[in-house]
Amino acid sequence: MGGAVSRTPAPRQGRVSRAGHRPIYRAMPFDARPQAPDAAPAEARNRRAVARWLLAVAGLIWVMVTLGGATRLTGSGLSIMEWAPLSGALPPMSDAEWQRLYDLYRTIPQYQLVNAGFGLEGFKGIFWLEWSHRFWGRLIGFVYAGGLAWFWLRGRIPAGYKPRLLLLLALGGMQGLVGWIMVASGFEADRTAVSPYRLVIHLMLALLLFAMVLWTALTLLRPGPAPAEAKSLRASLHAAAGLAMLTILAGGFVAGIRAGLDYNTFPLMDGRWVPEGYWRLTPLWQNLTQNIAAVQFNHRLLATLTLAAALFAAFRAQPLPAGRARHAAFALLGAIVLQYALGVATLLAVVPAWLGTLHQAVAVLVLTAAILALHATRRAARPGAIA
Ligand code: HEM
Repeated sequence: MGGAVSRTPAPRQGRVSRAGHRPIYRAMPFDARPQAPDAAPAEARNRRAVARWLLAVAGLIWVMVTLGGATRLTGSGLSIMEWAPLSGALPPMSDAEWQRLYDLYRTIPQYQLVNAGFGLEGFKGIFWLEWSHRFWGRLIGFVYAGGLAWFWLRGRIPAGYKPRLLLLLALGGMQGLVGWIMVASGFEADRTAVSPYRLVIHLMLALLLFAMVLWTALTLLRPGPAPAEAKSLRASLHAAAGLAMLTILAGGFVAGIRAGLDYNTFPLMDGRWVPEGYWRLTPLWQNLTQNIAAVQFNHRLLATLTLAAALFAAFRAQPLPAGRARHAAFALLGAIVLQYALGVATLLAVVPAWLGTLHQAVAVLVLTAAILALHATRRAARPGAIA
């Protein structure tokens, strides 16, 4: 019966005739054709649409992290001394408003110790980056909350995802607040920069949000566990991804205490493999966060271990058939090699703003590759967990 036209109701999915592979509805009268012959089931369409929206949000977070790096590296972060989530969306509209904000800025130690006398024009120069950073944060909030409401009201959020999407909304709001608490620490007496601990918390929360948004999008697009052949790469990719995340954390402290302005040689630090004074501070744990020599050494060491682990994972992936896990192993190695080279260049050039900003942006690329690797080798979801 090749090519015969069925008289039963039109099929929902475009069935194909055996002769010539043409969909059988071509031969039907127009009215009898299915409305959307190639439409995937609604659930799959919803998963894809929500995933695309989340990927767009992840892209916006990436830009936000990059803007944050540029704001910090140009010393712009303390220029807006007010926390006004709604009214602050508009920049100053009059000379009087500019003067008011400048006068406020002139009361803090950073102005007196670093920027004294740089004038209203100098102030405007540092104002715009901080304003753009905050504006972008509002944009992310708008796109996320607006998208969530849109999908929710249309009943298009896939089953089980509502609590997670609400959690991401709460974390995003918290990130705005943490950002302000961080900025406020820079106004304290004798301070010309923000607290390194608060800076690291702000950076890590941004990256956690990014990772969760990306992971959720990937899970929507590819539910279910990784194929069996990915299993042999799981341990080595997990090690490389875990080390990459530790290196990122350590990098936050390098940035926080400006440890990149010292020991600008590589691979040796002041002519030694392990710098003198590694354990200078007591209690000893303080060396991990406050001792320039130790903080920079730890970042280099972790970066090198990450590179070695990524090389090992790629080596193990090489003989495997092409697949997501294999691609992820090579992508992770590529991102880490690039970031390692950028880190060395940033250090040797004594942290120019553009290179430091690039190093911060590419850290998000490393994280993206790490998340892809973890997702490509994930186990079956626990019973009751969403897939
Ligand atoms: C896996 C490789 C690496 C990762 C994932 C990584 C990640 C990071 C991150 C997240 C930061 C904080 C954000 C920022 O850039 O300000 C940072 C800062 C920094 N990293 Fe790395 N890094 C890596 C390798 C290296 C290497 C090999 C060096 C040099 C030997 C290096 C030198 C620096 C310096 C100097 C800073 C401070 C930059 C600043 O003050 O803005 N990094 N890194």
